[in-house]
Amino acid sequence: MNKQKATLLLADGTMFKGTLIGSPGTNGGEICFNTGMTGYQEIYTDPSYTGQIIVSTTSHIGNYGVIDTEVESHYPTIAGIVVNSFSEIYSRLDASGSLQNYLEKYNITGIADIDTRKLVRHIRSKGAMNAIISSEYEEDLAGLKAQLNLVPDMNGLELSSQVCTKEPFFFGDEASPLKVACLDFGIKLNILRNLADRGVYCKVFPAKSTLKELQDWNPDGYFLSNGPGDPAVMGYAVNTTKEILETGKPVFGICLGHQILAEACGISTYKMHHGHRGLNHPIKNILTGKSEITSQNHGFVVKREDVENSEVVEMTHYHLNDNTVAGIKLKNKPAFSVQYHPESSPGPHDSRYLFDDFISLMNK
Ligand SMILES: NC(=O)CC[C@H](N)C(=O)O
Repeated sequence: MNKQKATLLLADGTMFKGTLIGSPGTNGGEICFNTGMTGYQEIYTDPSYTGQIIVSTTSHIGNYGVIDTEVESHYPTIAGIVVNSFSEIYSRLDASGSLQNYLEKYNITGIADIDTRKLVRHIRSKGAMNAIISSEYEEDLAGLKAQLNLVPDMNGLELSSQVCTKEPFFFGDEASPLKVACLDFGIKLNILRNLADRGVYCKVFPAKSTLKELQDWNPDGYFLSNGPGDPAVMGYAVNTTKEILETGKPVFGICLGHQILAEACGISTYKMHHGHRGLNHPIKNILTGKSEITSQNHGFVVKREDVENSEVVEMTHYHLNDNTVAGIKLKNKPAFSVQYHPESSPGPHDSRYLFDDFISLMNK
């Protein structure tokens, strides 16, 4: 076990001392916490976390190693991890290796032996803020602060065009009955797996693709993906989505894709106090009256008042903890979206029916 020391400094001056895990170095991002009890590899490879330092509230991380296929993108783009108890020893016989080696391979710096309960309570009361993890600036507070000042503010940050695919690619079986054009803002692979499993051949396009590029493939529907950053500064995606809606073809959006669909309908988004990230977030489905336990990862949300006053969209789901909007549908078009993650990798499978709903809309 690497016993080198590391420091975690938050933008409000709060400091934690711990042990280096992963790659030695200095890296900053917005600090956020995920309350999931499992699924660290899927969480670390979810592109929506780009530019964020993830604190896990579950106390043991690394203990089941990593498996090359249990990823949500090709490699992690997170800014760092904070854990309580880190293990280089792993239990699964079929693991490809240790989390320590995985973090080193992708140059991720993390910190262990942190009182994550205290840290999470702090973030929950003070709100989302930038932070830095360093194994280099141990005794040099001024140096650490200078590095922290270089970390961009998540508010107003566009990241999708950096993390999305550079060239279109295909996913699924070409002989499938349906074709979906997916706009990649930082797409999670389990979304593509869920679509492909339901008989959809997907073509994944870079975030800044034009409607013409999507339409040339003649898809049966359009998918707007999850992704990192602030939806309010993604005018290019909002404009393409407005054009997509004009085609009249079915549209489904998840998380960032939901926020962009809302923006395209004149609904505004805002940054939450500290967001929702975990695997047991309760949602009420207004259309069925049923509740769902969902996987979530978002720091922005659409404005409920705008949705309630809208002539274009209606609310279909809301979060039972804080009543924020969790789903919308258009009143006069076959388009809908959710703030949470029905593909849930990791997480419960309660909301997988949303993929079936999308298929039904395309089959109509
Ligand atoms: N998972 C996502 O798509 C996240 C969307 C957006 N970046 C947010 O934090 O709210």
